[in-house]
Amino acid sequence: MTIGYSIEGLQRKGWRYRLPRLSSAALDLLAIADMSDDPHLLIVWHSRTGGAEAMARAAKDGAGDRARLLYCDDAGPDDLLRAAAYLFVCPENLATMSGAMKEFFDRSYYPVLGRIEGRAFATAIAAGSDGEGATRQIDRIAQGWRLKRVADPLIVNFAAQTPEAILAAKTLGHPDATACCELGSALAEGMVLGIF
Ligand SMILES: Cc1cc2nc3c(=O)[nH]c(=O)nc-3n(C[C@H](O)[C@H](O)[C@H](O)COP(=O)(O)O)c2cc1C
Repeated sequence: MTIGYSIEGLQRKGWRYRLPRLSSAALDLLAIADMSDDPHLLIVWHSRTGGAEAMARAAKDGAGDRARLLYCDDAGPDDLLRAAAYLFVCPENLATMSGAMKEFFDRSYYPVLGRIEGRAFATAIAAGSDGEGATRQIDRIAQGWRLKRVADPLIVNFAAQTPEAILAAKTLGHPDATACCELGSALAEGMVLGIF
């Protein structure tokens, strides 16, 4: 994927071009603005303290330009319709997926119902100790959409159980980053080869 100018370059020169500093999610949106409608993996993510974001970015690294990475607030029905496969990445909060991620599903569920049946999906959940509740919840939504789970649920346990640990910024360790990267790569590969 190419874009006609370097976003980072423009940001560095922001004072001259009077550009605001762009958030990483805004940069993701700009970077995909010219992406074709070729079959691609859509990675939708939410994160509060950085764990799930790092997981989603590692998965995107594995999938390369066969994937679009979208923050949940920026993703919706049109993005789901354009994609061939999905990876949903978010934290588990209070035994369910995080509220912002749920809002993405609430907003998108009926507009795409019956229109994405049979497409492949997988999940990657950032957890403090569990992660099963969020996984189950997304599975039930995916079942309603008649999606096909093509990879075992990935749960990264950040071992955050005290208020201090839960509120702290998260760092994705090497083995977990590799697992997320391999998941992204496998999903993109399976999609391109038509295995799913
Ligand atoms: C309000 C709240 C509720 C949480 N509830 C759970 C939970 O039910 N199960 C769990 O495993 N972790 C729980 N956690 C811990 C988060 O899942 C964990 O910190 C995760 O790494 C956060 O991901 P993030 O860094 O992408 O925001 C909770 C965290 C918060 C802030």
